Amino acid sequence: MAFRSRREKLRSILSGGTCVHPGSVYDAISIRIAEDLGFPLGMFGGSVASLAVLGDPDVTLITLTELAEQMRRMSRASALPVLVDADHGYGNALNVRRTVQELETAGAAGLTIEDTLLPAAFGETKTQLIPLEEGVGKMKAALDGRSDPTLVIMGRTGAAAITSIEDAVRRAEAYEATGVDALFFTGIKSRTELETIASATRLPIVLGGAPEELNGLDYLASQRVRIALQGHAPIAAATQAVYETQKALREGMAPKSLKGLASSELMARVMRESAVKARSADVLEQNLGPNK
Ligand SMILES: O=C([O-])CC(=O)C(=O)O
Ligand SMILES: [Mg+2]
Repeated sequence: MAFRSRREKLRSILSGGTCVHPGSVYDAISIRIAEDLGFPLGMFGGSVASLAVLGDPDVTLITLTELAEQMRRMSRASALPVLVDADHGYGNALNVRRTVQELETAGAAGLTIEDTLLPAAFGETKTQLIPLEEGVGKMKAALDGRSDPTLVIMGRTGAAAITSIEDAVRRAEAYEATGVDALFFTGIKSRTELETIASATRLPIVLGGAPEELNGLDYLASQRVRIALQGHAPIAAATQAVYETQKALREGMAPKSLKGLASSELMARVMRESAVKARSADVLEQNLGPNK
């Protein structure tokens, strides 16, 4: 299967003894940069998917088709394994199954399914969770939707910050029992909370945004955290760079005087220019035949 080795790399991170930071990726360029810099893994957050594809905030307006297509573009551009934030699986448990199928064929190495009630319900100002039983059903549907057994499926909960740490533990135990490959937590605020969760479970742990107190890869690794997210600064950096450049041009600066542009070497690397040109010479110039 074409994407197996990517999935096996993600699996080896999960089964290893260390904790890594993934690169935040959202398009063909950002994934190639993350790959070139040596990140072992890319994280494709729902927030950056919404921003890159729609220019939207993270309010679940993006469709599964749009998410999967963006993943497919990244899979084509790079072999870096990518963990996709598949939100709530784009509907009920049946939709979760479909989501897994689409992201699998789009080349994701792994994906998370969370138990947040999405999109936000009418009249609710605070984030709500679906019942634990429905969450369990979604995890089972996700596992059932996978046809490549190496695709990594993670059960995700934000309960620690929405209900309580006890609820997060209860949900984690229930998701673990479904056979998911790892547990993904957001909203963990302290070492005590992480340790409570780590001692109640046995699967590898992935941490979404974490406070200062939870810094330190060695400490995280000692609590079975194998992947720790660092937010999505690259897309904010890219936005600032585009803003500064367009502003300078709009204010009359000559293109030659612009600061902070990628060098031609970096652009060529990001485009994989030498490989594309070599291929182009192979298949186009030879076709011109003896009269060229
Ligand atoms: O998974 C992540 O990267 C954090 C998250 O939920 C998002 O960015 O949408
Ligand atoms: Mg998200």
